[in-house]
Amino acid sequence: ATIRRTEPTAGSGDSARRFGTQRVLVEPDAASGVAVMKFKNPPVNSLSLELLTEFIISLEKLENDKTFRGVILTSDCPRVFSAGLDLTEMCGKNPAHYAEYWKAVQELWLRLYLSNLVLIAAINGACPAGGCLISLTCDYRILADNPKYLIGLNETLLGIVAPFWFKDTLVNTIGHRASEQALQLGLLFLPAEALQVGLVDQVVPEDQVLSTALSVMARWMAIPDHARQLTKNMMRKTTVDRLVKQRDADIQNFVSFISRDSIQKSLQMYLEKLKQKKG
Ligand SMILES: CCCCC/C=C\C/C=C\CC/C=C/CC(=O)SCCNC(=O)CCNC(=O)[C@H](O)C(C)(C)COP(=O)(O)OP(=O)(O)OC[C@H]1O[C@@H](n2cnc3c(N)ncnc32)[C@H](O)[C@@H]1OP(=O)(O)O
Repeated sequence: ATIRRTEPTAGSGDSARRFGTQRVLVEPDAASGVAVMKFKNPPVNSLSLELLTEFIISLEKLENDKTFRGVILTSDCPRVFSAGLDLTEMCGKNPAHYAEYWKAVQELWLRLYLSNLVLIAAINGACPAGGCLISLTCDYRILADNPKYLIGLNETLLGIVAPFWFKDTLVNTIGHRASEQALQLGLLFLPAEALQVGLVDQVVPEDQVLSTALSVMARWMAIPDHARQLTKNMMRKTTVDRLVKQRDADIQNFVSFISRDSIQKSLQMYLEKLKQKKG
């Protein structure tokens, strides 16, 4: 994928200096050590290969810059945090493409889940499937209180199966029994339900999502980095190691699963339904 980087804009303070890429806007505030990262892949921030690649690049840049200790993930697209994995990347393509795509999905999850940065998801829109997964890699989740903003791992509704590391990430957040139900039924939770099950940590009025994220961030940033990072590592490393040990096999599983005629048909029908919804 060709990545076009956006240069910092001239401005008086750090917060005026945006950088990032075409699909990932980064608003850094060096004074506080916090950057706000906004997904901008209209209309629904589907996680295309380009968006995944640009996300990884932007995250790496912030990880390598010691100025930054915390990142808030949010959406620049109205009403959608992320529609999850891009269905067009998983439909009608060849096995080499599926393998490349899945490798990028794995890479992003691995980097996010064990990131040394404090990550907070400011979920300002619908958050199904891969969008939910991204939020689950964060240390804290704040969801806007809007009944249209459903969140969850709804893969079974598409006739596909959440991979074991999606499942592990959910289990680590809401526990085994709640995950078992949520995954089998492909549950998409309303904000109040998501709060009750522990899928999100706070539900706030829509216009307060970012300000709440910033104040929560201040609390997390007050903890010494080394102690917090080692603790995060202790809590998450076993989960990450499970995938690291079988990355190639996981790619092969994905490619053979997604290439099945029956799965391709299910995905195509689901895409059609999404398109017809409008008409
Ligand atoms: C036993 C063996 C096991 C082996 C297992 C191995 C591997 C596992 C295999 C597979 C796992 C793969 C995991 C996938 C996880 C995912 O993330 S799949 C994606 C799931 N996403 C969704 O279900 C969300 C679908 N979208 C929506 O519900 C809505 O779009 C929305 C987000 C709620 C927004 O609604 P809104 O009304 O605003 O917008 P529209 O619906 O009108 O959409 C606008 C436009 O965008 C297109 N679109 C929507 N979502 C996607 C998407 N995810 N990918 C691509 N395109 C999308 C939609 O079609 C519209 O297009 P247009 O009509 O051309 O404008």
